[in-house]
Amino acid sequence: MPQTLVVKIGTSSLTRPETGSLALATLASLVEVLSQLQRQGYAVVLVSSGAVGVGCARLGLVERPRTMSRKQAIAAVGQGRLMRVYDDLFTSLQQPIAQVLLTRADLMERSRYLNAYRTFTELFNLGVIPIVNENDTVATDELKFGDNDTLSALVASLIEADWLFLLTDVDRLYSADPRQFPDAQPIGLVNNIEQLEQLQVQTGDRGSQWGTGGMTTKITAARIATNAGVRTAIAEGKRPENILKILQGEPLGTQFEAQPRPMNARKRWIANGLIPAGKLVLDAGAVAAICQAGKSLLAAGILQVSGEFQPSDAVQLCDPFGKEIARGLVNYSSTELNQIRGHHSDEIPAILGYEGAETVIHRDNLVVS
Ligand SMILES: Nc1ncnc2c1ncn2[C@@H]1O[C@H](COP(=O)(O)OP(=O)(O)O)[C@@H](O)[C@H]1O
Ligand SMILES: N[C@@H](CCC(=O)OP(=O)(O)O)C(=O)O
Repeated sequence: MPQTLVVKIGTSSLTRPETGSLALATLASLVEVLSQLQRQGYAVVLVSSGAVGVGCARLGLVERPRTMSRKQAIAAVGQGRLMRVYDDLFTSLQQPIAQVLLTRADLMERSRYLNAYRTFTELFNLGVIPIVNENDTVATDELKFGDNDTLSALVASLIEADWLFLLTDVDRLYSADPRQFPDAQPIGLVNNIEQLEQLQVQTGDRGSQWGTGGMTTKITAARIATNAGVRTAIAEGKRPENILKILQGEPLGTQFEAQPRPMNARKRWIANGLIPAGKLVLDAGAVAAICQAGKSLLAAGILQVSGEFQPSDAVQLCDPFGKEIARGLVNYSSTELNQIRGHHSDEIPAILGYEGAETVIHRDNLVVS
């Protein structure tokens, strides 16, 4: 089986911060490395940011736009130019590429999610490198990936990739932002994301002038990807050749081990593809039943229901302190759950006036965090 790689490059590596113009040398070596990997038999996806940054440079704007409509208009200017540059560079190495623009909504509907999977598979069969970005011009606030780190992790999970490389303008993750704290300690290997909490890694809430999300979204991405069985690396965008070295086993960048028992495809879709429409707060007994005993959720263990949702919608399940412990697809609407929460299953027909489902969320539709 050929290995599948997803490589994400951020705006801060693609453009020069001083002028906003394209970092052509970086782009050229990235294109060379990815073409080489494709020739070696890897299936390669490039997730490229830069539409907004390149659009700004084209229009002579020196600051990232703040309003959504302005960003969307500028992304429409930049995306075409970005693809043109990629096509010129990849064409000089006889490597065909494709543009794949996705919105959050594309992954929420199972049929569209599966269709996206089939399109990627066909592109690999054709020897094409798909170049993915968020479809910024039509995405809405509620249905945005928001950052390409998360998008790249969801793509890696969708296509069951072996590796996700997050290329950025620092060489790895540090215990704190190395720009603000020069003494921050480099982190080489992360066996389990929970380790980062123990190490008290600080990621701030934003990155460089043009980037979105900084390290916080890269760690979220690493969590999604590693839970899906995808090994993840944060590495330096200026040195794309490091991808080859990491694949050969060199300990460069920050590498996150994949979880040993990744979720199956449908559970990955429930956990990552869907946006929860509500929240159920559970008592300690229900939390233990779900997390430790692998049981289904019953109405008796629900303390609180928030949000408005219908049967088959996705909801978050939280412990009594509000920490998310699982996600799942409900069998009841929020109105019904508000009536039956805290009650035993045999009381449900009398409360609702009809025979409801046996469980609130069946364990096959539950994904523990
Ligand atoms: N703990 C940390 N380790 C490394 N970098 C960090 C950390 N916390 C914040 N950062 C910042 O995150 C930035 C990269 O994020 P971002 O600008 O969003 O990049 P990209 O455009 O590649 O997505 C770095 O320039 C760095 O200043
Ligand atoms: N879709 C946006 C990318 C948003 C984003 O995540 O940017 P970055 O933090 O630079 O990876 C664009 O193409 O400008």
